[in-house]
Amino acid sequence: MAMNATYPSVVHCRGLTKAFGVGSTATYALQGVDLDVRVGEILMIMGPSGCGKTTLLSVVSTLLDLDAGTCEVLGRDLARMNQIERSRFRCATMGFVFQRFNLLPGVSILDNVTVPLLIGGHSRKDAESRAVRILDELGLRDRTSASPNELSGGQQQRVAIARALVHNPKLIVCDEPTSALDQNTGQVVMETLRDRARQTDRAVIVVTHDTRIVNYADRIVRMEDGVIIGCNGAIEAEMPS
Ligand SMILES: Nc1ncnc2c1ncn2[C@@H]1O[C@H](COP(=O)(O)OP(=O)(O)OP(=O)(O)O)[C@@H](O)[C@H]1O
Repeated sequence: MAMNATYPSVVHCRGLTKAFGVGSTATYALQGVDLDVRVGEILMIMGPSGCGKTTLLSVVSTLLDLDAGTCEVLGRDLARMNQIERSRFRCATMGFVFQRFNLLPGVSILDNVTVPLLIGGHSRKDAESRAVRILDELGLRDRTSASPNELSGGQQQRVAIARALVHNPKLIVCDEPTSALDQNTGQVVMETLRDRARQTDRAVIVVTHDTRIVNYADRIVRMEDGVIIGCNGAIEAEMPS
């Protein structure tokens, strides 16, 4: 695990609740979730379809507002930020990897990967040189001018990972990152994510149904019906009470 972190947990949530809709038709997606994501770890969130995994990920990553409870990310209380501050915070500190790679069609791989840097105010020259470096690291140096539809699914996911990591985010948030990938490509993806999690002040959250990758988890949190029903892993004893 990485040491000398400036905060005890990358994510610290207590009593998170989130409902969609109101009254008799409301869906209570989160019903009092306590969650800590510790510096240096890959935390996996598993559970049946509809139990609230993606909603939890979306609240933690500021894509959805919470209804009640508290959520601190990298020592910042999300409730104390307005929408613009949350959006800036998200762009500066988080990287996202989804099952659907969500690459921009019709533009080159290089241009896809420079997007977070250009949004963050980097010059095009700097953005391109950083993008080339990470594409090289992920074995895609010779595909920089290809467009996404010229790549295999595994290559597209590696581009998505390059885009998620290129601005060196402290929190990497992944929703089913390997379920569309074969076993070997899934392992490459998880090894890349594990390398990042081990860097100073970093952590990775992975929502997954993919049992092929559970050996990459430092801890696995299990959800059911909008609550966390258990956790296993090396630091189980440190789960919130
Ligand atoms: N935007 C929305 N509007 C209404 N209901 C929603 C919305 N998003 C999620 N829900 C509901 O909230 C509950 C939790 O959904 P969520 O997507 O978080 O579950 P999940 O565990 O990620 O499921 P899956 O494994 O199938 O992706 C479900 O009942 C879902 O139908």
